[in-house]
Amino acid sequence: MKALEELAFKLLELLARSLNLRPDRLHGFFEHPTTFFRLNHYPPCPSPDLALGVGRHKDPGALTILYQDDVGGLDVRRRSDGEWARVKFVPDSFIINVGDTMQVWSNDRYESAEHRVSVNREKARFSMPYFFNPATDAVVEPLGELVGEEDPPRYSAYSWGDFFRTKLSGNYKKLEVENLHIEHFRKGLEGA
Ligand SMILES: O=C(O)CCC(=O)C(=O)O
Ligand SMILES: [Fe+2]
Repeated sequence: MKALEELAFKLLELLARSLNLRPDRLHGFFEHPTTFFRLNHYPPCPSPDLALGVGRHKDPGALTILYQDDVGGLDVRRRSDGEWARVKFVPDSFIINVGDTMQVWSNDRYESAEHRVSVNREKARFSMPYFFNPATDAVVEPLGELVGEEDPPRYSAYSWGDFFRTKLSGNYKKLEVENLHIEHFRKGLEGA
């Protein structure tokens, strides 16, 4: 767990640098993080066309470090054509997923990737996501350094704690439905 945390902070630093921010600019949001680790087991399914392991969603936090086994089933929505693309298994590697919080901090320079998990008839699948999430009292909004007259903030500030609680109660429905996501905080769409 310590190694995952170190990797998460390293990635956070690289993301900050890529946005021309101080390397430790985002660290303060993670002093009492709501980070958690989950072990997922997807048993074989007799009707894989009729079911999903996890319905379509975006991870709400800052970033996700995911280990998946060689069975496969993680699909990511391709931006170019909106089709679901299977994420290939690469031995000894992690999949890094940018979450909603990073999208808002970066004022849309980074985009949270929509994904889902398909199931199959033959093999059970295991995966292990580590969700690197800010503190409950963190207020999430586009970072001051990344907005200006030319590029006004695209989201209203919201409480990570409230957002996360709502997410946890409604997310991971095994249905092709949209859940609460940051688009609800996009400016001009409040209350829509
Ligand atoms: O099992 C996977 O590969 C991903 C699971 C997932 O997207 C999630 O738990 O948020
Ligand atoms: Fe996910």
